[in-house]
Amino acid sequence: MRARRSWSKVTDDAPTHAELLRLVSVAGRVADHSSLQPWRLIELRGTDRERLGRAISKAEGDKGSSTKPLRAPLLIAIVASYRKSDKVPRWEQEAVASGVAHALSLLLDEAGWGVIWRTGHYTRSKAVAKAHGLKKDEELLGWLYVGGKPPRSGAGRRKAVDARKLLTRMPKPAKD
Ligand SMILES: Cc1cc2nc3c(=O)[nH]c(=O)nc-3n(C[C@H](O)[C@H](O)[C@H](O)COP(=O)(O)O)c2cc1C
Repeated sequence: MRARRSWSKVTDDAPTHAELLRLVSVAGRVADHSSLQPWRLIELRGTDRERLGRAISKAEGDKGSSTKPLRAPLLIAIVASYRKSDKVPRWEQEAVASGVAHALSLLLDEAGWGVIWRTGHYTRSKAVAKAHGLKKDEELLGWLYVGGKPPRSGAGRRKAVDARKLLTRMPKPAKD
């Protein structure tokens, strides 16, 4: 976990569908209030990425096809699939979907793949939702861009985590 980093440039190698299935079955073990499984993933490879490129361009009011999705051989769209629940509000369900994505990116990194979670203004646009076949009560959380880790790539600059600043106690109660 300490060694994990985002890989904005990756090679054309990608995990197989079978390898992904194994990792997704592990990532899906995150804590999940009421076990609603309020998420699903969509695997984009090859020309799927061009279809996404066209949807991104449409969302941005441009003609043609954005080349952004071509930056990795495999994109994994993260979908929050909200379930009906009196007990578990949408924000909790979104937290579960986000947890799955973080867990999967860690598992992929550990398995030797380069990963970066990417989003954009177009992430929740109609054109992009349509391209992914999203249903009512589904929202995208972005994509994990996955590929091979390029050789001789530097360690990357990372901001240290100041745990003393980030882990604190409640404020003292006000005296009345
Ligand atoms: C929800 C989410 C959305 C992100 N969207 C983008 C993005 O659109 N473009 C990008 O370059 N990085 C994106 N990132 C990756 C962050 O930029 C990256 O994690 C951050 O720079 C820290 O770098 P590190 O992961 O190497 O520690 C996103 C990360 C998350 C969790």
